[in-house]
Amino acid sequence: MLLQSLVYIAAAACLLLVVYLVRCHSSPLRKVPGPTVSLFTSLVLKWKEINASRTVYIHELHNKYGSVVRVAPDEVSFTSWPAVKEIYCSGGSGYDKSDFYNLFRIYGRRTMFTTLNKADHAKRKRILADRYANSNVMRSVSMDGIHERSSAFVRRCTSTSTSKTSEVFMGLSTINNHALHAYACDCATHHLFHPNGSDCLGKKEDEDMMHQVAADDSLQYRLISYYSPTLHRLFARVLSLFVKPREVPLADNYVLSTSQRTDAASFTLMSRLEEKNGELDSIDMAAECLDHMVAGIDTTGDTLCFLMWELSQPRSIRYQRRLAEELRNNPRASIDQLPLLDAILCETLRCFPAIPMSLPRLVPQGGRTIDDFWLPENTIVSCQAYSVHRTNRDVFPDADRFDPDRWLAADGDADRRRLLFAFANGGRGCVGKHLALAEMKTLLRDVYSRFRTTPDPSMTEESMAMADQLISTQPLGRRCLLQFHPLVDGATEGSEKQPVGDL
Ligand code: HEM
Repeated sequence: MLLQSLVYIAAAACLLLVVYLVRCHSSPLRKVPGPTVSLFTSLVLKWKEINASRTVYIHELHNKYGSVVRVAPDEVSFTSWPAVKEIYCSGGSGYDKSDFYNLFRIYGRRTMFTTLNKADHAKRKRILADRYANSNVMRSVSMDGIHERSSAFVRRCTSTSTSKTSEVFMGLSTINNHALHAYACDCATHHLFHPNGSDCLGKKEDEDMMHQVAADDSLQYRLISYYSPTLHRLFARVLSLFVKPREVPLADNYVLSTSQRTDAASFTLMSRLEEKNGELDSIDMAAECLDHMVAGIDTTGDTLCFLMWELSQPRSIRYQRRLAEELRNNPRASIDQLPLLDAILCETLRCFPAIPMSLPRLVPQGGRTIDDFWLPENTIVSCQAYSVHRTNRDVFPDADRFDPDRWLAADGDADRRRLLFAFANGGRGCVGKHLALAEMKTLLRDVYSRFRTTPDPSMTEESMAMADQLISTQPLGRRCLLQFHPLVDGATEGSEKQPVGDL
């Protein structure tokens, strides 16, 4: 009897397996190039995700199979401009986001970033977008705050410490912390809450708050909750012993209390939210502010970190010299009038995009043809900046080389700029782009007009490889030590003062 039951169960299992295999094999995605295993299971992709190597894995697949690759039975990755345009720009803001973005809900609410469909997103964006317009970011009251924070960062260069090495990645909670992430947090909260922005560069409690947000190592925990909610619910306690849940109580306190205040300056996001308090309740406002604060820390901090690391390498030192020269020759120019500074930043965003991974979207009702492949509705489609920037070799020849000069050539400028996907593209691209550019250019001008940077001898190339987090990257070794050598007044090459301190 028992044997008979087992035979029935085995037969049923075999039948189900055959049905599953036949279904996979007759899927429209069978025509899309990709590894055979991806037609039948997403396990390989999930394994790579959990091990923080999804981006590199997909990039290798693009190198092998071309600009369209099936990465799972219901998921395809693209790299061409027509695909970017279709997925992210069609109808203004492209296809709806996939439920991957549910992972980022805050206080149980959807923010502009986590709204899935176009209509909800457009409604929220209409409220918020004007505070991120370039004209608002460039107002003197906004820029004064960025200058102040950049000066605070650079003042450390002239401190009297005997060490000349500085931790520019996240920094340690010591007096010698000069982290770029602290700068990014102070700038973002200035734009959100002035005069109630954070002072991570000056106050330990603010810096601790920033660390909580920036040191997000909850990748595995959150992926398990996304892929297997039941397993996650049943074993949450046990799981948390092995993989960390995301908890940011200090940031919650800061944002919840600051967003209650009513004295925010007129250029800030908070002042806009106050104007619209009939449309958003206090939790919505706090969730939106926390989201923007989080979005503005790792992204800007990591971009600056990879940029300063690259400029400090012997292979790129000539760009550092030319940048110092450009800054010396144009002391009064606005940050938008410095072509080499812009080129170096664009090339950094190309080579080290802070969000290098896929931005998943869903094929709309009725299915769509993308890059000549017809895909049924609800197929997950995406582009990842890392591959868009490296595989379009007609637009970016010698794509693995850091070469800011490519951005100075008039020829092909429009093609390069539209394929620069670091801030994404279309109506759901980064709303904080102008703010981020202003922050980064201001700090770079302040540093490289006065200092030369070199890598600390303890650093290795491997430790600066890009590692995936949930939606952003960071140096694999999670540290970046650079040495700062003050330049003699106006000097750019060879001549420099003895170091007077660390940054
Ligand atoms: C170098 C710096 C930055 C980079 C590379 C960057 C990149 C991106 C990317 C790729 C997206 C699209 C994400 C997706 O579709 O899943 C995005 C969205 C967003 N970013 Fe940024 N970002 C940066 C800085 C900032 C800053 C400083 C802020 C605000 C303080 C900010 C706020 C946002 C918000 C609110 C969204 C959601 C926009 C929407 O859905 O309409 N970002 N960013």
